[in-house]
Amino acid sequence: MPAITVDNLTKSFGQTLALDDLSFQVEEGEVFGFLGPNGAGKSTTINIVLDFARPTAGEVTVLGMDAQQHSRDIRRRTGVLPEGVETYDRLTARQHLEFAIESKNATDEPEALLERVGLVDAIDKKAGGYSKGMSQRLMLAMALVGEPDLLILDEPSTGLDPNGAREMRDIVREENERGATVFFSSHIMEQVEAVCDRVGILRDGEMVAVDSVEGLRDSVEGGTTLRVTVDRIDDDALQAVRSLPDVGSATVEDGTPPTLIVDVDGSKTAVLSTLEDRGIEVQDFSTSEASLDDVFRSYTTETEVHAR
Ligand SMILES: Nc1ncnc2c1ncn2[C@@H]1O[C@H](COP(=O)(O)OP(=O)(O)OP(=O)(O)O)[C@@H](O)[C@H]1O
Repeated sequence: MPAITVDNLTKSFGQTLALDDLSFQVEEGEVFGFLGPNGAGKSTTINIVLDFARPTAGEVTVLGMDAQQHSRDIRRRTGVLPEGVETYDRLTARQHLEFAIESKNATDEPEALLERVGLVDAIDKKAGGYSKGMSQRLMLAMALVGEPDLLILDEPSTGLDPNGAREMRDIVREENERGATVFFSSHIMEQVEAVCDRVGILRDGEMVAVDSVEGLRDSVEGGTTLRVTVDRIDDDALQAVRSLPDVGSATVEDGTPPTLIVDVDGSKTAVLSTLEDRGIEVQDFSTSEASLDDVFRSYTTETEVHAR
């Protein structure tokens, strides 16, 4: 049984079509990264999954239950880190957690939860004085209350420094090992790489790709960029390289000596031998994988990606 099934989901806000016939599934036990640029519709999807917003059309099933009819049961088994900080200035971290523990009928200890998120030192301080990162840690601790079956984290790294972001990823991993399904949104590709089994990329309310990080990388033209420094280059050689079956694009970076930049998906030796066959001397070459940013950009912008 999938943990989340989104079926033909459409959501309009007046003239704005936030979600356009969106369908996808999050499998039980996986860490699913929900990726998309600002305004793609990530929060809208999460709000409908949690029944904080109603769909214009379509259906959502969470933990086997209809999201609208069983939202209370779903929320009881789900830990949520909402977008934006929602702490109460006058309450301490302990009080926040006591409230969350009580409302979930859970038996967690506030100290243990705050230890996990690195906030135990501030347990009796009022949240009004917290930094953004501290508030985010507190919200994460609240999401962990009651060993939820499903964790929904909306932009969980917001406000966290690199250490905090790493700790957050560790917690995602620990929770997943305990058996929780994790669904988290981000507009930063590299944050999903380390922890996600699969990634869905949302653009303008539509899912444009769902795959493993590896699969996404492979699917992008220019999976590997080959940079070849040559003594000279001419049109004939450039066209010959471009017409190789494994070559997506080839451009020349002017300089002395010039460098050929080739998006190649397969044999690199064919590129080198094509040049040498035409009397061009290969002085140096290097390869680089498409970065995840390249992958993300290629799915979320019109322009074609040319990896460095
Ligand atoms: N309550 C609302 N009223 C009107 N328009 C809305 C509302 N909520 C969202 N939208 C619009 O729906 C679209 C999707 O927004 P959403 O917040 O879901 O995107 P997002 O992917 O979460 O973006 P971000 O990364 O900025 O949080 C945007 O065009 C947004 O302006």
